[in-house]
Amino acid sequence: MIPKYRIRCISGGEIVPDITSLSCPAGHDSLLRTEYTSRRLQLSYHSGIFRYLCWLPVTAPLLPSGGPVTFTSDELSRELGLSRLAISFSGYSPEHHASLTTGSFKELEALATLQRLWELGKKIPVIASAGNTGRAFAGLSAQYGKPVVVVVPSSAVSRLWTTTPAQDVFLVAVDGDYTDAIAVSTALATVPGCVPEGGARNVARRDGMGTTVLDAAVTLGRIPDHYFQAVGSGTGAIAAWEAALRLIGDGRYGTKLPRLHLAQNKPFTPIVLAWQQRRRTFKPELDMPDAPNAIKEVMSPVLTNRSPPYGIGGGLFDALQATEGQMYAVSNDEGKKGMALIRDTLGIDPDPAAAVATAALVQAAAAGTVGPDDSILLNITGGGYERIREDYTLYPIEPSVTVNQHETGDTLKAELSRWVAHYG
Ligand SMILES: Cc1ncc(COP(=O)(O)O)c(C=O)c1O
Repeated sequence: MIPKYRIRCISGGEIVPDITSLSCPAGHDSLLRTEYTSRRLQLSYHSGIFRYLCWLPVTAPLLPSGGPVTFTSDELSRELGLSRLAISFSGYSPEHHASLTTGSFKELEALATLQRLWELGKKIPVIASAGNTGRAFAGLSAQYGKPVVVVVPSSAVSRLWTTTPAQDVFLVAVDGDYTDAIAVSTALATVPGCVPEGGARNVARRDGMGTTVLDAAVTLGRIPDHYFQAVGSGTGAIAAWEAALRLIGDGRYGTKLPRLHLAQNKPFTPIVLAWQQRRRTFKPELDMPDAPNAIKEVMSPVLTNRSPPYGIGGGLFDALQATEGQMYAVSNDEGKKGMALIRDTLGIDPDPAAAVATAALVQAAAAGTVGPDDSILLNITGGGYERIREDYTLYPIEPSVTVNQHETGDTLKAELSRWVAHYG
């Protein structure tokens, strides 16, 4: 039987035989990419992201599942003077048929990732998160009864809750920042039975997030000219580029890549600064001076990744280059105005990251970087939290263990091993 997909190293171009690989066995510093046998996007009868099952690296859907929704808003279009503005929303808003009860587009990646790991041997993923990703995995764990290990900075614990009680989440709180949480998660992923979730290197994560662009293209009948999103790691933006490449290969949605317009939150804007000089590598002293304090000042902490997949082959630099992309630095004041704009025009409380993306669109419209009649997709990557609170009881997740930032040692691993043993 012809396999549904293969994995290819983007930099080297070779097929990677082991589809569970997260990096190139030939040693290229590159992301791997799925290559689907079906060049045509065939819509399935499933709902949510599994409508796009054809271009997801899984054989079966995880149901019921939510997905992104694409819609237009006369009010928002009028406010911005953009006649062909569409919104991709990944969050919760029954009026917009948006049912992601973990509140962000991280649920899209979590759905595809959990299903894939389950199909490939029921390994338990270890996820480092600044909050939203951890909540997405914890929420799905609670919904489907699949175990997950989540590692977050202690300051993010309050962002972890579920709408059904979570029985199968091993939550590690790290007294440090997101980078420290990543270090702890790397150590924990070596515990037998566990695997690193892989971040941007995980093809299921990227293809799950890419459904935002698939849904938009199917709804609008074409690939948009411009794509706006706020980025921390940039994984969602890389996914948008890859989804557009597949749509071009399909042939029915257009032949041009959307231009990526990506935003970060001042004063922490390393990708903006590196891209302005068209540098593939970061210079920490120029791009992230005084990072710990800069990170404390932003309104959207999920946008503060210090080691995003930027220079790696097939990463964000390549995505920006291929799409003639543009980066935007957005202040908290602009972000707050973006938040009010979305709330007033769509009736949704956006995630602060989505407010930052909106502010970038406001900048672009004012500067004439986008034309009034261009086809534009604004990715509102999260929101609807107030409505989730109204419609559901929220269950906070208590840390199974709290560790200091340098803890990667045997005691913690032994504790995790005992927990993993339950799942046999
Ligand atoms: C709501 C929301 N929007 C945007 C982003 C940025 O996504 P990425 O890290 O894929 O660039 C995040 C990251 O956590 C997020 O939670």
